[in-house]
Amino acid sequence: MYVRRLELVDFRSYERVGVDLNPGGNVLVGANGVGKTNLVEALGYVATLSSHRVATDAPLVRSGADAAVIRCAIVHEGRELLVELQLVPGRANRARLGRSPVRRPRDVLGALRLVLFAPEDLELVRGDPGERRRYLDDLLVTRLPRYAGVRADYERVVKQRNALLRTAYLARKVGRSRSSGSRPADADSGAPDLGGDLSTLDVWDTHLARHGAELLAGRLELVAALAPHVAKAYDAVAAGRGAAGMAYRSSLDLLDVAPDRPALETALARALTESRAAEVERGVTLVGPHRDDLALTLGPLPVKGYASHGESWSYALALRLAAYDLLRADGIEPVLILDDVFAELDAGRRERLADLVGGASQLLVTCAVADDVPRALRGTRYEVGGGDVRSAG
Ligand SMILES: Nc1ncnc2c1ncn2[C@@H]1O[C@H](COP(=O)(O)OP(=O)(O)OP(=O)(O)O)[C@@H](O)[C@H]1O
Repeated sequence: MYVRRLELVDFRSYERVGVDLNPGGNVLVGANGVGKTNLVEALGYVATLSSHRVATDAPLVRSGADAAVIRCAIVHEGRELLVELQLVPGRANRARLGRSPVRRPRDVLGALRLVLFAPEDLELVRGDPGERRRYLDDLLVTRLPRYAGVRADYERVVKQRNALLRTAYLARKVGRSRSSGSRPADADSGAPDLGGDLSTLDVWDTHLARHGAELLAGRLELVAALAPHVAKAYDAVAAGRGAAGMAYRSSLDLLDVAPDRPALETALARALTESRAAEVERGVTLVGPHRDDLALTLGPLPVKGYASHGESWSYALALRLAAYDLLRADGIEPVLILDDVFAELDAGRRERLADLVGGASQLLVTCAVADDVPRALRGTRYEVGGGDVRSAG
């Protein structure tokens, strides 16, 4: 798979730009701040419907413009597919696949399989669990686009369940449930007085257990497939200095639970029942995949809080290379993007990385100094600057 052309209208710093890309190596060169990352961010957005740099769409729309458009032509197995996205902050995005509009933007997921490695990825190992969950879920959706719906359903249920718990929590706090003079529903049962109107909580528990189990099963399967690739990629990047381990850390006790959907649904439903009092007490959902994490280790030690800067950087790179290897093993070569990576690496690591990614069906590299990129990866060179991109051969 490769991107043959990218066009942007009012995206980030670009009023209007178009660039023809090649299979194999493409190196985007330009001074700091000229818009190199903006180009690859747009491609990342087509692949995941999110930016690797910001959580909302507003910064992606050129300052002063109302909407941004990303258009790209993707070639896979000799056929070309056009994808177009229109981003309007505060409103639902619109998308076209081929020449036709699609019902939901997420219907374009899977059209572009892409792995992007950028300096922000240091947060994968140093940042909050949310960064690692996003890494997993984005990869899950790239491999199996139907998980976009599972993820959206789960997030909606957690949001609504949290809103219910929060309202009840606040009602209890101001003593509304007591001052109304009504007897708590379970006053005779000896159960704790939970306060507020939680009558629909059981229904939300059922939804949460169902969608949560599906997401959890997907993640567990993914981590089992991915972990050997992470170990291998770290070994290659760091030249054998340290064994990288990865394990899924769930907010439920998964010991003795089979990693299949029905068993996980039962376990999640049970965990919700057990944590009901604590959740009502705190006004938030305490168990489920939205509370989970990936445990990343180097030898016997956790990476977070222990690994050096260089080790953390290599680990983050290994996570992306592992994703790339796994997608390749599925049978479709993804596009690989290395954004501003080589300036961070010493000569040995640069060459090792070049060996690892040299055979990519399409590689996009951004850099401020072309000499930082190993010769083997240079391919076509593009000069980025003045709001434009020019092929320099
Ligand atoms: N919504 C926006 N509207 C207008 N300009 C924007 C917008 N978002 C970002 N920019 C501009 O884009 C530029 C940054 O572009 P980008 O991050 O692609 O730079 P870069 O070439 O990758 O730089 P570096 O080499 O420093 O990483 C900044 O000058 C920033 O002001």
